[in-house]
Amino acid sequence: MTKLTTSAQLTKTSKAKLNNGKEIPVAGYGVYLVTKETANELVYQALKDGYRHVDSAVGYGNEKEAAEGVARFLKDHPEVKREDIWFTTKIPNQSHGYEKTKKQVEAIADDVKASIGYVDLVLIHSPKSDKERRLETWKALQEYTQDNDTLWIKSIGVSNYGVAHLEELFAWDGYKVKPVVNQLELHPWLPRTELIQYLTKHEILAEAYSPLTQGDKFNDPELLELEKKSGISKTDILLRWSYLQGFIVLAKTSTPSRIIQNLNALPDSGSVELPDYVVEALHKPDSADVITWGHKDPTLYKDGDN
Ligand SMILES: NC(=O)C1=CN([C@@H]2O[C@H](COP(=O)(O)OP(=O)(O)OC[C@H]3O[C@@H](n4cnc5c(N)ncnc54)[C@H](OP(=O)(O)O)[C@@H]3O)[C@@H](O)[C@H]2O)C=CC1
Ligand SMILES: O=C1Nc2ccccc2C1=O
Repeated sequence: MTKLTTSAQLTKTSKAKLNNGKEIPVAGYGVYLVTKETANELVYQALKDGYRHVDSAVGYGNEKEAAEGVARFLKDHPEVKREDIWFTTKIPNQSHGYEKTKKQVEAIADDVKASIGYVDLVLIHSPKSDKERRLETWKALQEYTQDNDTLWIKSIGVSNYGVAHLEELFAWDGYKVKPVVNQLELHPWLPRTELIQYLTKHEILAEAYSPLTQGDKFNDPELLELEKKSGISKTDILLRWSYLQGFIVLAKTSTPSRIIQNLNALPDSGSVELPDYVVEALHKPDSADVITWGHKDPTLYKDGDN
């Protein structure tokens, strides 16, 4: 067996380099299921606690409020600059296609331009339309990566794309800009070993969503045993596992005290570590337990599926 990674030089402020040269903070605060009413305050709190990366989406219905939380934090903390913070949003499936994507980007601009000026990253939320619409969506997004009056999108990427969706993009004659990331459900029960190898080969970073399994595995007997034996909380075990894989890690909580708790999975200095026996126990290369998206793996989506 190849040696598993048990230590990595990562701290709360670490960034990873993308294939376009930009740097993304490795710890992201996700706002799926954060209410419109609380998004501004929770994002403010996350930034106050030290997060510098917010993962949002049109589909979450709180993008405007999340961006306003960023703007309010920046106003109150002039030592932090807009360029120190990373803000991601996503194009919903219903907005795939060239014209629809352009309209969607205009709507995103209406939501966020006044508060944060530009977005760092826009993802295609999932491949769930069809080939023509996926490629047309990419065509429109590529155009916004140039300084743009409607909205400047600094980087573009994909989410829930499988190898087939990426191959389709790479083979397209209009293909100009490489996705910087592929955002995927990733945790020990869904390590997506082959897809991750493919992304590494193509210099596309993997972002891990649902790294805490949305709580689904919190009562897993093996995880509870590891927690007991190591004295490391199950949430720290799961988040550190994800950082050790080299993923950008997106954790969500609507509970204010858990924001700093989750960020504390990373040290202030030095390295993130897990004991050998924890990493070995969580090494499940063949596991394929999809928790989100109705337990139906979106990376395997074929045109015509529902
Ligand atoms: N591209 C895509 O298709 C998807 C993207 N995402 C992104 O990834 C982010 C994270 O994934 P998500 O699916 O939200 O799931 P997570 O794996 O981050 O789990 C969130 C759940 O875990 C609970 N939780 C968080 N921290 C703790 C803690 N320290 N102790 C105990 N419970 C805790 C939360 O409860 P509570 O809030 O009550 O504290 C919530 O129920 C999303 O917010 C979104 O930004 C997620 C899914 C799909
Ligand atoms: O953040 C998300 N959580 C989800 C759960 C199911 C389907 C889509 C999503 C998201 O985009």
